[in-house]
Amino acid sequence: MTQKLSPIDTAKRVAAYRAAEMVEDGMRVGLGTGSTAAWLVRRLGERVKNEGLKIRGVPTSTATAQLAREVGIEVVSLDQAGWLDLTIDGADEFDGELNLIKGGGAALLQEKIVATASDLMVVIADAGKEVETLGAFPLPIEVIPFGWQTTRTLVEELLDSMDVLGTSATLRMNGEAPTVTDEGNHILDLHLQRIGNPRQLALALNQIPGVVENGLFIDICDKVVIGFGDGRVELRDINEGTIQLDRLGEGDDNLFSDLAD
Ligand SMILES: O=C(CO)[C@H](O)[C@H](O)COP(=O)(O)O
Repeated sequence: MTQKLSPIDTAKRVAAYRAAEMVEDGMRVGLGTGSTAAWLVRRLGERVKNEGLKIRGVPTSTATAQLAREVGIEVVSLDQAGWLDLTIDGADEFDGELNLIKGGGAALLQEKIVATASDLMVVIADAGKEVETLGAFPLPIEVIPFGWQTTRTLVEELLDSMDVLGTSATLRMNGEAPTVTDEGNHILDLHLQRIGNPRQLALALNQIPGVVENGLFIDICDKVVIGFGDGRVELRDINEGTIQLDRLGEGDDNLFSDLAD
């Protein structure tokens, strides 16, 4: 018996399934990290198994690498792939210009490297991730462990001079210990509430020596596939500037037998 999904999981799943249809035979595909991206990876695994789809996947975290292998996707490193046709990943927030906050799953560094090395970056997200102005979700930045408290002071001083509402930075914890990323670094979450100029902030943060990368993805994302709790899917495309409304797979038992009403 299949388990009924919550509206939010339904939304994540339909977005991921629609984006999975963009993947074609022979593609080198960047595989994102997080719960929405996990739906994508599992769906691509089904396509590999059922349709004989041949792809090479470049995961953006050890967690995604493990899942991709489990579902039968050929996993290669970014350097083995060289360049990617497409990357599909989740996001924590996206705005009207398809700028993003990412890093809720602490994988922002590999995610940004992989997305930047792709012809096309497609974000998959539930509708609740859309915002007018970025910043309600705390902005993650990856910092090296050496001197991280000094780095935090420098970051907070910078934030004082920027067009943001909040200025506090907290060290992300994993139980009693600081979170350690796949690259062996820590994450600071910046509680900004509202980011007036994301482009300027992204550039300024990366000028601080202890900051490895920040979770603002500016001019990187090309399309967002937005899923809704009732199974609707909407596509935003920055290049064409058009909004397409699309209902995915009604009547397809394979896709929808366990979706929420
Ligand atoms: O940036 C990310 C991981 O670093 C994720 O894509 C982001 O946190 C969204 O996660 P989810 O799909 O679980 O809501």
